[in-house]
Amino acid sequence: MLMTLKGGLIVSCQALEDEPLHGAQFMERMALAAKAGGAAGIRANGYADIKAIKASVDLPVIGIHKIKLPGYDAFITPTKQAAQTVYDAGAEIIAIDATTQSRPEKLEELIAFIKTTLGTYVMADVSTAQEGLRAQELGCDLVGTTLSGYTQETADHMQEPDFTLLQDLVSTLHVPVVAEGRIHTPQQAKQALLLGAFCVVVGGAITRPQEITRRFIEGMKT
Ligand SMILES: CC(=O)N[C@H](C=O)[C@@H](O)[C@H](O)[C@H](O)COP(=O)(O)O
Repeated sequence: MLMTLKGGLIVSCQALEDEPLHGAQFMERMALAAKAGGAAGIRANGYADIKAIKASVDLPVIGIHKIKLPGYDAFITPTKQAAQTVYDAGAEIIAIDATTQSRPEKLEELIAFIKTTLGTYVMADVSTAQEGLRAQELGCDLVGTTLSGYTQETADHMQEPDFTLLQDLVSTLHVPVVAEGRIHTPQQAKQALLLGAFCVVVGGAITRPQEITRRFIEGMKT
């Protein structure tokens, strides 16, 4: 199944509670539109969205469950229960925060649970090359640049994709590396593939109209 994603575009269809398009019916439509445009896969958040997408869109899903637990920074599928929810909704790949941020459960236990108990693929969302290496050692099937720019260690208000991290991961790891985060143009997506990315995840530039509008407004300023 992973090979169907090779060289492809995965469209992240996400709208959190405070976003105008929040709701499974909207994310299911976004995913259908992504499929019509040729997407190889979908990334989606939460039981309701994943379930609705799996019911009508015949594409592999990278599922996550974002939860902010008091006292911990890791928020992308940080617990076994969250992973179970993503699995129950039908996602084929479960993505987790695999950074060194504070977490409620040990990373190795979470990965072992997904791989052994659930018996499915794990994608590690990381922010540094060291985190990627550890995730690979712990048995993750894919490593993504997803969290570069979103941890205390890497928060530097980057506007561009982190191609340096992508290259570092590609040159050190043997598992497939996913380019994800702030990829806003087809040219950047192509560049990510040329740099060795296994596939490319694009979210906001396709599925968050408020972000797209904002970028136009910024671009129109004199
Ligand atoms: C940091 C974080 O929470 N990232 C999330 C991970 O699932 C999503 O909100 C992003 O939309 C996704 O990673 C795709 O990135 P972009 O929207 O930049 O193309």
